[in-house]
Amino acid sequence: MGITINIVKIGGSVITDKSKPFSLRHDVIKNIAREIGLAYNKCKSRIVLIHGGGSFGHYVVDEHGGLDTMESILQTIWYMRELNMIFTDYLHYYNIPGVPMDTHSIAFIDNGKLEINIKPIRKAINNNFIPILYGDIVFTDDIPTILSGDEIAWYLAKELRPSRLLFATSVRGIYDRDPSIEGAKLLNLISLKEIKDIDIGKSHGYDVTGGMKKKLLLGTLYACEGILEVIVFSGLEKGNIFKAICGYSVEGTRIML
Ligand SMILES: Nc1ncnc2c1ncn2[C@@H]1O[C@H](COP(=O)(O)OP(=O)(O)OP(=O)(O)O)[C@@H](O)[C@H]1O
Ligand SMILES: C=C(C)CCOP(=O)(O)O
Repeated sequence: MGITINIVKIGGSVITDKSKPFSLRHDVIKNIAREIGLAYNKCKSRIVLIHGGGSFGHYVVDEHGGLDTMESILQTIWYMRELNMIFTDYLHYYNIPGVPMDTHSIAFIDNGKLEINIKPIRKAINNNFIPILYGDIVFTDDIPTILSGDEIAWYLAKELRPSRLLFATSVRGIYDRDPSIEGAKLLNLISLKEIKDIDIGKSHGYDVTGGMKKKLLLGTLYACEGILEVIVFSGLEKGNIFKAICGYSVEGTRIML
């Protein structure tokens, strides 16, 4: 097996309970860290991790009613760093060389266009480290704004051309309607073009970045040739993260670009 690059966005809905402020799912994070370690060691995979805001970032922004004050910005940054350090600690517990990279220090939005300093990320993965970025507040040429982990994942996919772009979330994939509605069916395969026609509901719990719909629509902005697979799958289901990174079959939705 040759060396592959996997970009993995771990949803905030996986590592926290988005309906309760600051509620970590310790067992889930521990298991994810263990599976990332297994995949890193067994499958010769270079990995970039991004995690979402869950009931840390989303809750803090929601509680402040937006980002109109310095305090709201500082607190969101502080709590996202806290979540990132907790996540990183679990990786280190399994001897995984995860390097926390504060998104707000390497990203900027200029005239609506995202720029991420890709050099430290590229250098880190080439030296077998695992960069860990996260959805965050970023500075712009105007006022600071929220940058979702989903957008970071798509942006990095465009830059790094990974073998796989993986979205681990709290449901089994993309459904033809909100999965909490009876009769919702899991879609095995959809194209980016079809996404606008799917009835995608809201996130359950605190969410200030547009949930599943936005995650997918961002793909139309960034998708490009060279990404072999994009999969949305459950990060709560044991074994999935390992299988997805190693290229084994995993239940979920494959997105055609
Ligand atoms: N048609 C749909 N298919 C799949 N999920 C859907 C759909 N409609 C609504 N959802 C909801 O989307 C949520 C997952 O999106 P969300 O953006 O909250 O996840 P995340 O990326 O894991 O979280 P975060 O933004 O904190 O990183 C689930 O709670 C799910 O119930
Ligand atoms: C709410 C903040 C600060 C980050 C949002 O990132 P996401 O959960 O990936 O959408």
